[in-house]
Amino acid sequence: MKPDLAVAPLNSWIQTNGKPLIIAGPCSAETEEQLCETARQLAALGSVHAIRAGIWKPRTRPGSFEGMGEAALPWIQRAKAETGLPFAVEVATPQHIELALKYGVDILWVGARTTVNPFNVQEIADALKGVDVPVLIKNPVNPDLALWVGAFERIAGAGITKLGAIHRGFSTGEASKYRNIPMWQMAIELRTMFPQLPIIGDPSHMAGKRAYLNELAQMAMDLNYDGLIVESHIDPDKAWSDAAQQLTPAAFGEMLDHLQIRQLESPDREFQGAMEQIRVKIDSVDRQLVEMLAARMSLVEKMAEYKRDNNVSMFQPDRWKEILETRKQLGLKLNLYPELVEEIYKIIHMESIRKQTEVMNSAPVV
Ligand SMILES: O=C(O)C(=O)C[C@]1(C(=O)O)C=C[C@@H](O)C=C1
Repeated sequence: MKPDLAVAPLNSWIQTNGKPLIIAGPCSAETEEQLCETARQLAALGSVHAIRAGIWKPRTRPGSFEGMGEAALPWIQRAKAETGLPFAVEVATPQHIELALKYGVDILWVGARTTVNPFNVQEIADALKGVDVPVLIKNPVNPDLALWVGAFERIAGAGITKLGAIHRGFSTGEASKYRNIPMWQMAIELRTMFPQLPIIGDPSHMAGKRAYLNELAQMAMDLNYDGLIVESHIDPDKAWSDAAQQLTPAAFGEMLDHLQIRQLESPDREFQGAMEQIRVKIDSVDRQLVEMLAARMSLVEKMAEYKRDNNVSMFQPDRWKEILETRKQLGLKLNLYPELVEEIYKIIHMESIRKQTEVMNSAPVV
């Protein structure tokens, strides 16, 4: 099935004057004062387009603060009236949707722990039938692109076109300085699949710590994301949830001021000419790369025929070790990142074994 989504452009539902969409606000709405004051300070920055606040919080273990629920919805109405900014809230059940819409929440988002469950996403989609509201879908907790795409297809199937993706990083079990590993490649694949789908970076949930917010937000901008969603709290250290990753509205404003926003293209003719020349050279080098790969594979195929006829196994640990070491050393001398060479060779080696298995399990040509 060829994936396709009917997506309304971002500027059909929120005005950002060509700038990245900025959504900011507390992880959780805790008290009326905390929410309204945070919203006021964020609105005063002049660069925030919408406020976020969690009121239903899916927590890993019971006993943690699970959000203020419906009680916080009138606070949102007040904060909206005071700031004139639209509000975004996470919804995980049909009741959440009903309540959020009843109190005038403008943007809904589906959380990472909901996106993982197709039954749950379908229930949300069914509750959204006939409703015209923007829906942002966070990536699933685990790095499964199909699950993320499936959630878009389900919500789009309900007739929602004001769609956007929130990239909040992935929980893989791998050690990392980040709370959730970005795996930027996943968002690049999503963008390649659905070029029209806005992607919003969530550096807060990737980082887990204030100190990493800048670098992650900058990376999202460098990859042409359409916006950012960032957790901000008037008194972050006293926040009832996600204290380590929230920052004050003032610190957030400073972070935004320092972000480099790059454009996808430049109208400068000289620049365009220089790019074109280098791209022609890259095309030629890439052609050679692919031809080299094909040449290597045909040598491997020849070798596999000898191995088959002499009953020798495809995996040769000592030779593999030597290949990996010598190629890494060569890469290092040529200024290549050693892990790049290692990763590429791991893929080549696996493909070599796959090819040899194919040949060795085929009958010899007589
Ligand atoms: O040298 C071999 O025996 C091979 O099978 C080739 C090759 C390779 O692709 O370079 C593949 C598998 C082995 O583990 C080591 C090396």
